[in-house]
Amino acid sequence: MYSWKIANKFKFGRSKEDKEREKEKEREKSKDKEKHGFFHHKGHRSESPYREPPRDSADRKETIVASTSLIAPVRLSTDVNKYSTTNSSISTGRDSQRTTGEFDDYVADSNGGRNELDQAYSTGDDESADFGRDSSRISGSGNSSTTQDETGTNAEPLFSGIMTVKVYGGEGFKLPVPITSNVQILKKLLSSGVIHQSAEEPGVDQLISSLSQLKLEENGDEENLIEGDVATRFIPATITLPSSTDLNPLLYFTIEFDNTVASIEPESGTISNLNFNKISTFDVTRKLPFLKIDVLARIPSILLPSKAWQQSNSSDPHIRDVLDRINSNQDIHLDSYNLPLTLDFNSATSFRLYNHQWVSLERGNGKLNVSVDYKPATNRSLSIDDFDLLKVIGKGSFGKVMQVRKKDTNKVYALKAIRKSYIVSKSEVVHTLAERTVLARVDNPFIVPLKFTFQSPDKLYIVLAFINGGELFYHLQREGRFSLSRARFYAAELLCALETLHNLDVIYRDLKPENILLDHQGHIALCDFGLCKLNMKGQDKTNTFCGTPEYLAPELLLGQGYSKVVDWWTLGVLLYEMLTGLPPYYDEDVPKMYKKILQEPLRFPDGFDKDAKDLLISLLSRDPKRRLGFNGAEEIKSHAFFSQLNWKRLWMKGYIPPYKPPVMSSLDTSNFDQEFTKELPVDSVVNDFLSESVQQQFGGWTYVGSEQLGRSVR
Ligand SMILES: Nc1ncnc2c1ncn2[C@@H]1O[C@H](COP(=O)(O)OP(=O)(O)OP(=O)(O)O)[C@@H](O)[C@H]1O
Repeated sequence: MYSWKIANKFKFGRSKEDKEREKEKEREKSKDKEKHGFFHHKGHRSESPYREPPRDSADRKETIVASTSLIAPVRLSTDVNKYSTTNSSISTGRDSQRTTGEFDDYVADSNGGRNELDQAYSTGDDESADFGRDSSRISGSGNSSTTQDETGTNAEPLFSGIMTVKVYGGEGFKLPVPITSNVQILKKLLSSGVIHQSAEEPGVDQLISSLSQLKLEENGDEENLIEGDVATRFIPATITLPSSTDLNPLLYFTIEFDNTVASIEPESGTISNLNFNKISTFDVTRKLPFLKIDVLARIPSILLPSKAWQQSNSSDPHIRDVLDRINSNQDIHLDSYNLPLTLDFNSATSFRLYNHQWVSLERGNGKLNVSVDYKPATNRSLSIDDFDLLKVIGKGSFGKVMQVRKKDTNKVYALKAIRKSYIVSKSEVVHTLAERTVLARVDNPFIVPLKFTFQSPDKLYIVLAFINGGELFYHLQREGRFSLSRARFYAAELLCALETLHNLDVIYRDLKPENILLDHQGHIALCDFGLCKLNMKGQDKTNTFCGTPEYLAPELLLGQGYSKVVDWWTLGVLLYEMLTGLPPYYDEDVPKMYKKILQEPLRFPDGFDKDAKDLLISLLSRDPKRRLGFNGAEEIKSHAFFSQLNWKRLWMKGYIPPYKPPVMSSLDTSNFDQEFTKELPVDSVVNDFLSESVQQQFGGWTYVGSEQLGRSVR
């Protein structure tokens, strides 16, 4: 079984006892803090190795957007204080608007007040130029031949269709740990399951008697156990847990295509001989080399052997990991397989790619019987009516993000609705178009995949894969900080995402826990590309003052012009925040924080890991030329902090994430803030008047299938 090796090898993560001790210390310290009336948010830098950030939704870091290019550089003695007047607008909660325009004191309007829309097609090194150069080639419609796009120019061929995966049955699966042989427990659970296919199948009593005839393993404590591979021949694939009335699959599959996940649960059978008979359809909007199949076990802790057995076996890191996951209600990843997809997108007719094929999983943990069909799309234009609106899952500066279900394929997506008049009034058209352009071009396992974009006269819509493990912010908020191995895993996946963007000449500019989502397995999916700067080759510099206060790089604050290297600064800030609970120069008072970013020495809690410290010092170098990553992502990847990582394997999502978010199904929104999910999901009706020329700016918006990936995104 794959596992996150580094964690096991170096045991960087803290033990439960350590955590308990630390919690106790923290409790003492916070009593102390209350007594002395200080919290770290007040800028106090505690000597304690760990600071407990009192996060809640209101602590979300807000993005600053300044859409003009020049800023007055910060002169420390005086100008830093100027920021105090904008302080409140920067640090308000998530519902507050972006701060475009609120920085006017510090942002010199290089465009002489011209409306940004007027310049959307101009050239030159300003934000507006990005979309102008790109707009002629960002859209199209039609199926497999060269077509005309909305602006009338020739577009590259587009490919899209629907792929249907049928899973009939599975054989040879095992449980990863022995289970209890307690007859009472087994009888209760076995009788609650669905096992019968026909009248000839054995009944529960017969199963129990078969179990009792098994040669049960005896350990030192003379506890009888049933080995995982033996148990599976008798245990139903789905059972009802004591605390529930629902059927719970003990084993299930996920089929993942382009970050859209279908969960395939057994219909009947035993774990070693399963019947699925399930069909799942996927919207195909880009060419991907394979379909990822994962098999997971969801074992209730009631089935585990006694605590004594668990303790005596916990020296085996594999068993310990499995037991830890079961005891904390996490699913266990058993095996996976990448099913190659040689889809002929040019085909005008449907075809079958696999026909009742037995597919053996990678590490020999059983096999599955599947068929795969592909049907080219016929109806290519989408509207909001093609979706059922299910839940509100988030709010950005420009509108709601909703969980939706596409009516024809039943696939669940995230839909971002943006009101055109609003982004026009905020001069945010260019950033919004840049977001769509980057998403349409980028292809990286750690970046949220774009599925479709479409528009109505009043709104722009972006349909993305629904990433349902919640924001990294949400998890960091709950846990305070992450273990070293967990922070390393997220940093490594993000490094790959940023590297891909840089290779496409894009600066991301807004890395922060609020913009990072976890998928159902716990892998990273970077979202929110609204601040991307396109067409930044090599060491090209730009000047726009934007980002998030806590994450702003010194060269950006100083108005010296900045390049891609700012993203490596933000990676350093993020890694520091994941390991300690707060960004390195955090201060509730924004001007003070800026001053600290520019001047204060970087401090580490006692006992901080040596390699992590060395990497952070290199990433948080105030001189961009001396910052690690100045010569490309490769030099960060080669740092000792990542020495145990196989980057190819990481890229293939080959490491099991250190934490799997509790996700029950593709519909599950439990990892999202109730503040949003309790809202009624409606696409509000607006009747804004937008002139013909304004509407034309959105001419290249629609996306229904993959666009050619160029060397760079422009
Ligand atoms: N693909 C997705 N799957 C699940 N949730 C998502 C997805 N995309 C966005 N969200 C949720 O919606 C929130 C807002 O989305 P996003 O950050 O893209 O909006 P925005 O308007 O660009 O926000 P901001 O004001 O931060 O720039 C995210 O923080 C996230 O919680």
